[in-house]
Amino acid sequence: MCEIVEIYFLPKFVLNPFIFMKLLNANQIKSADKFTLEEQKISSLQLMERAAETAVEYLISKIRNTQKFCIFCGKGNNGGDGFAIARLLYQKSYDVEVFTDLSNINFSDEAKTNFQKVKSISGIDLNDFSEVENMRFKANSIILDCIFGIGLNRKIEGKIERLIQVLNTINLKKISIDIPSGLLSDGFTPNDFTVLKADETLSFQFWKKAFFYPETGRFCGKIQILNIGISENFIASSESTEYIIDEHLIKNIYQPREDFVNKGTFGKTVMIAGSYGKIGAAVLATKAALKSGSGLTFCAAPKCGYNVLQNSAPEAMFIESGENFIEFLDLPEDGVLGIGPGLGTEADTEKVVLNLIKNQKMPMVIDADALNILSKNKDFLKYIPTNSIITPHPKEFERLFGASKNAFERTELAKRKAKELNIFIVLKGHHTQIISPEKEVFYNITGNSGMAKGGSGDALTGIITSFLSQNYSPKNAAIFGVWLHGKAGDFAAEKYSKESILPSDLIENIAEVFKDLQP
Ligand SMILES: NC(=O)C1=CN([C@@H]2O[C@H](COP(=O)(O)OP(=O)(O)OC[C@H]3O[C@@H](n4cnc5c(N)ncnc54)[C@H](O)[C@@H]3O)[C@@H](O)[C@H]2O)[C@H](O)CC1
Ligand SMILES: [K+]
Repeated sequence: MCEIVEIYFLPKFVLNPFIFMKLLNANQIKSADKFTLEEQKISSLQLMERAAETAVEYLISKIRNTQKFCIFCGKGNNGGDGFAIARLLYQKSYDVEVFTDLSNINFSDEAKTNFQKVKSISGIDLNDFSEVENMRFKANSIILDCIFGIGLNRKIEGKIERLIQVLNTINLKKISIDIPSGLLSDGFTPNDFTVLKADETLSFQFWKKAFFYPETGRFCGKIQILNIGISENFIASSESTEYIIDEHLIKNIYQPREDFVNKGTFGKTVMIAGSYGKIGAAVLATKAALKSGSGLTFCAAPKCGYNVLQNSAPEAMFIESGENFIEFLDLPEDGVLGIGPGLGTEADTEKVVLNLIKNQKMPMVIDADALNILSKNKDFLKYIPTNSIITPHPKEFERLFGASKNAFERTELAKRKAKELNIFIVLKGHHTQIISPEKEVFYNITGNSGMAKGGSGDALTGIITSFLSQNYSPKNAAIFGVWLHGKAGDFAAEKYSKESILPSDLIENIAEVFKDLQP
C-alpha cells in the first residue's frame, strides 16, 4: 500500500502556503504544463530539464550505496524525463545504463532530443528493451521506470507488456517517475492491465487520483511529490472538487486556543458508547475527545462501564444509560453528540439510537454500531440531522448504501449519498476521504498501516466530536479530525513501530501534533 511522506521542494520553488493542494486530472496537468511554459517563458524542453534536475537532486540526496541506475525509457515525455535523468546522473559520475525500444523509435519531440543527447555520450550503454531478459543486474542497482507517465491511455501490450512483467520479477529497488507505468492516473485501472510495481514513486508537482485508491495505490510504494515550479496562478484558477489535506489547509483550519477562556468556551462533548465487553471503545472515544481539547466531556454508557470509565478517564463525567448496554438516555442540554463506538445492537439500544437520530436537530457524529443500526433501518437515514458526520469503514458503508464494483465507484456513490442526505461522509481507509454534501472529496495523507487495529476508529469519533463541540464547522471538524488522527498515529509509529502501536498510543500522541501546530 502506498505511503506518502513529504513534499520535496527545491529551494527555488517554495509553494505559496495559501494554495491548497488540488487534485488535477491528466488533461489539467498537461494544460498546467503549457500555461507554465508561456507564463515563465521557457520551452517544454527546459521544463523537462527542470523536472529531471529535481528528480536527480532528490535521488542523490536520498539514495545510498547505489552501484548503477538502469533507466527504462518509453517514447513519450515520461521517456524524455528518463533520458534527461540518465544524462544528469551520468554527469554526476553515476554508472548509468539506458533501455528503450530501439526497434520503434517514434519519440515525442522532447524525448527525441534527450534520446539523441544520451546516444552521443559514449559512457552510457544503450540497450533495447528485449535485452532485459538476458541481463544480469548488479546488486544495488536501481531500476528507474520512465516507460509511461500520465499519457497512458490504454492497456500496455506486446513487447512493453513483456518488459514490465520481467521487471516485476527482478528483485531490485524500482522507482517510478511520475506514476508507475501501466497505471491510469485518473481512475480505475482494469485488472487485466500490466502495471509496474514500484517501491517508490517520484511524482511531479501533483498527486494523482490513482495514488489514493487501494486497487491502484498498491502499485506506487512510497510516494514523493517533487515540486517543479508549475504555475501557481494556473493551479489557483483550476477547477477541481477534489483536494489533498496538506499542512497548509490544516494551518488554515486550526484555531489556536486563546487566552481568557473557560471550560464552557470549548463546548460540551457527549460520547454515547459502550456495552458489556466493549467498554474499551467508550474509553478510547472519550479519552480522544478529552485529548483533542473538549471543554466539558461526558460519556453516556451502561452502568457496567462505570468503574473503568471513571478510572481511565476521570476528567469525563459519566451518564448512566442502562445496565449492560444502552437502554435509555438522559443527556445534558446543548451537548454535541458522538454515537456508536462499542454500542452493540441490542433491541433496546437500537430503539434509543433511532429515536435519538430522529429527534436530534444539531449535527452529530455517527459511527460503528450506530451505523449498523441505521443499515438495518434505512428509512431512518433521512432523519440524520443536516451536516452530521458519519464515519463508516468500507464494510459499514456497503451495509448502508450497497456494494460498489471498486473503490473509485464507492467514492462516486458516497458523493451522491452525501448530497442526497446533506451529510459529510468520512470514508475510512488507508487514505481516508471526507466527502461533503457539495460532492467535494478531501483525501487524507497522514496515518499508517499500524493504525489498522480495533479501537482506532473509536479514537477518530472522539476527536471529530470534540472538534465539532469546539465550534469547528462540520467540514473542518471532519478534515482536521481525520488529519490529526493520522498524524498522531504517525508520531506513535515513529516511537513504537507500526506493529506495536495501540490506539491508546495514538491518543497519547495527539499532544505531539498540537505542539507541532503551534504558530
Ligand atoms: N507534470 C509535469 O509537470 C511534467 C511532466 N512531464 C512528463 O511528461 C509525462 C507525460 O508525457 P506524455 O508524452 O504526455 O505521456 P507518456 O510519456 O505517458 O507517453 C504517452 C505516449 O504513449 C502513447 N500511449 C499511451 N498509452 C499507450 C499504450 N498502452 N501502449 C503504447 N503507447 C501508448 C500515447 O499515445 C503517447 O504517444 C509525465 O508523466 C511526466 O513524466 C514533463 O517532462 C515535465 C513536466
Ligand atoms: K513511469
